[in-house]
Amino acid sequence: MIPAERKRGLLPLKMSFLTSWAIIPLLLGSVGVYSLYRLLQRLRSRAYIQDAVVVITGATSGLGKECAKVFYAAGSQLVLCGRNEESLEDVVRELNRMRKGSVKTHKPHKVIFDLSDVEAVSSAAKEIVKLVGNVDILINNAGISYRGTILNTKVSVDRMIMDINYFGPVALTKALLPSMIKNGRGHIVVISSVQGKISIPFRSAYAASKHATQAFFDCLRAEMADTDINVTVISPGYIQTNLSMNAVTDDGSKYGVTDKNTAEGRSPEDVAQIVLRAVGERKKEVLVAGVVPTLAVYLRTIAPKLFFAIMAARAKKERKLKNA
Ligand SMILES: NC(=O)C1=CN([C@@H]2O[C@H](COP(=O)(O)OP(=O)(O)OC[C@H]3O[C@@H](n4cnc5c(N)ncnc54)[C@H](OP(=O)(O)O)[C@@H]3O)[C@@H](O)[C@H]2O)C=CC1
Ligand SMILES: CCCCCCCCCCCCCCCC(=O)OCC(=O)COP(=O)(O)O
Repeated sequence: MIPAERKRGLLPLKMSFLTSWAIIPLLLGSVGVYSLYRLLQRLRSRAYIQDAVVVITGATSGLGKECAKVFYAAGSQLVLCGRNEESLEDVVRELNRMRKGSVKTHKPHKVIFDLSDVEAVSSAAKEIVKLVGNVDILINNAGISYRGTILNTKVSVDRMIMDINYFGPVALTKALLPSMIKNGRGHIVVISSVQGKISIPFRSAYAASKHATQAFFDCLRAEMADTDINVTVISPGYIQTNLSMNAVTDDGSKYGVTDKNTAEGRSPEDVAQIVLRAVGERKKEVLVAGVVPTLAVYLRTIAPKLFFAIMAARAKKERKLKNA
């Protein structure tokens, strides 16, 4: 005879045994469905990028050069943009030396212009359309950084940073957008920064240009919502490039130092792969940052007073270090 209490306990015991076994095919099924979903997503991404006409600004170094490599290897038809023909030719030579995989690659084009010259941007856009017809993907990558105090920085320096980082990409986007709309599809990508979301001391001009970039391209995404034009904003943290070396200071002279944060940043190869994936998956925005900068971005919205206090302490500490 089984006592009544045991009888009562037996049913849930039996059920939990059964459900634990039933969960295995359920789990396997979910893993299978997810793997199939990922495979389809990868195939769709590959088809989107292969043979696509991709324009990359700032292709001579750093992230732009690495983007050129990953899109080239993925079979895109590249238009490499830069200020210096010889540096662009070096990149083309590097692409030619790359080991060819199974994907058919295309001979890249070069277009030389300075992004801070609006007239030059407009003629460059015409040259691009003449060379390749429709542009499928525009990667606004070129940019310059800055170090200085607001008090000592000449307005001409603020303007120069805005011209290169903001008005340049805006002008190029506006020049290529009509042909994308006419063609019925297109993709505008912009490399912003964590500093497009939070401002840190002694980066006023740079952070302002990246905040403006974020705002402009968010508006563009909304305005293009009823078309087949995608907009992707990538906001990276520190990357190991020449950005700090090439940064300008408050009087417009070159900073010329590779900062510790830059040297310890992510590799540009890794970030270029993230850009490729984000474009393939038509992501709207991607924050490419570690835990602390990511927390800082959220803190700015959730607890602004605390964020401002941390930034004030940071400014004080940096000023002290400089004066020591
Ligand atoms: N490195 C980092 O820590 C981070 C970088 N970013 C962003 O990534 C992007 C790429 O920078 P990164 O690769 O790091 O830095 P680099 O200095 O290595 O590359 C900058 C590129 O921009 C080009 N460029 C600069 N000024 C102009 C101009 N007036 N007209 C045309 N092209 C110009 C440079 O060309 P040239 O060779 O002629 O100088 C170069 O190709 C920038 O937008 C930057 O803000 C964002 C977050 C972090
Ligand atoms: C509760 C815990 C909260 C922790 C938040 C603490 C906030 C700490 C501040 C973090 C600041 C991160 C700044 C990141 C800046 C950055 O990654 O910029 C990328 C660039 O564009 C680099 O350009 P630069 O010229 O500045 O080298």
